Amino acid sequence: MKILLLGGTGQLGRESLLRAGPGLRIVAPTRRDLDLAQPETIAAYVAGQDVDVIVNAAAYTAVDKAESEPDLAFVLNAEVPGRLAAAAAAKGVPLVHVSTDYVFDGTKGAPYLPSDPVAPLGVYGASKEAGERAVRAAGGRAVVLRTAWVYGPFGGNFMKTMLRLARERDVLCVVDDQRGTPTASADLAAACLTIAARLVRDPEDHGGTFHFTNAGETTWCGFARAIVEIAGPRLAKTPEVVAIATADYPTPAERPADSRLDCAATLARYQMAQPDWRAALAATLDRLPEEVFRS
Ligand SMILES: NC(=O)C1=CN([C@@H]2O[C@H](COP(=O)(O)OP(=O)(O)OC[C@H]3O[C@@H](n4cnc5c(N)ncnc54)[C@H](OP(=O)(O)O)[C@@H]3O)[C@@H](O)[C@H]2O)C=CC1
Ligand SMILES: Cc1cn([C@H]2C[C@H](O)[C@@H](COP(=O)(O)OP(=O)(O)O[C@H]3O[C@@H](C)C(=O)[C@@H](O)[C@H]3O)O2)c(=O)[nH]c1=O
Ligand SMILES: [Mg+2]
Repeated sequence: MKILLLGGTGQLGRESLLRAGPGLRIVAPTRRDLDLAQPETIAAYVAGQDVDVIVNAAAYTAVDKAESEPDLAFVLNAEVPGRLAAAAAAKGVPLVHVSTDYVFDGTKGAPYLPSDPVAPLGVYGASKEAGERAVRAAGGRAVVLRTAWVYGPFGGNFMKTMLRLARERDVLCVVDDQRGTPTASADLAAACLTIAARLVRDPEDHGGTFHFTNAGETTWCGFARAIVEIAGPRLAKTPEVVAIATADYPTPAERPADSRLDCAATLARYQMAQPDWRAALAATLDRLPEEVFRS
């Protein structure tokens, strides 16, 4: 299988590239090869690639910054996926496009099904939601895979922020009223590649909208506590993690209070592994170099 991967330098992209090998060739243009902020160049670039499937792991992911940079967020998260999906459809190759729990407003009070109504609270979520619609409108075979709270060894993420703050501070104050499920980039990469392989193998698979996170649920505070607890002996010092309310941690972008995703349909159809989020966190912490814990 040969994949065209957009966003190969990001968290998901770098994990995906680790899985390349004899049976899995991955072409991953960088920003210098293909600047997605110039989306009019996408069609010709994609047309020139001999690949079986496209995976879009590129995005504008700075949730707060998006509030003051909506134009760029919408180019990368809405226009780019639309153009990629059109280019994929023109070639007759399927697309795996990654989206987010932030398309929901978090008021359902139960895990969201893929068919539940979307209602993004901020610019990032709105731009990703527009991207989902653009992918569907292109009419090709595409899976829109929503995930949440992605972290891993590569790039910036909440786990790494907590490990840095643990080195710098004695007390970490973290919101305990936003519920969801952390997702290890390794498990997400495996899920994306499983779906890509299935779309390539089975032309009758017409895709659709699916959810994938690790199993279980917590809050950002619960996630922070687990990071500190599992990293435990490796940390130079153990900070106290104090639960706070969202009202006490003002941010430019509003986030959903409960964005748990129901992944049952995805697991039934694509049969990927869904490790528990704590086990996935422990496995991820084991991969980190010593300097992340002490400095
Ligand atoms: N991070 C998270 O918590 C979550 C992420 N998602 C979604 O998962 C997907 C993967 O996210 P993640 O791996 O965390 O993203 P990252 O922010 O780690 O990576 C984003 C990627 O997009 C690329 N990119 C951004 N702008 C451009 C540009 N102008 N031209 C070319 N490439 C560009 C980046 O390249 P460069 O390195 O050059 O900047 C990078 O490779 C995204 O669709 C995201 O919305 C969904 C839920 C949670
Ligand atoms: C750093 C920090 C954050 N927080 C809060 C802020 C926020 O409500 C919550 C999460 O913080 P972050 O800003 O790191 O996470 P955020 O950027 O909102 O993460 C999101 O990223 C995008 C790309 C997604 O698609 C989402 O699934 C989700 O992963 O924790 C604290 O309470 N204390 C802290 O010290
Ligand atoms: Mg962030």
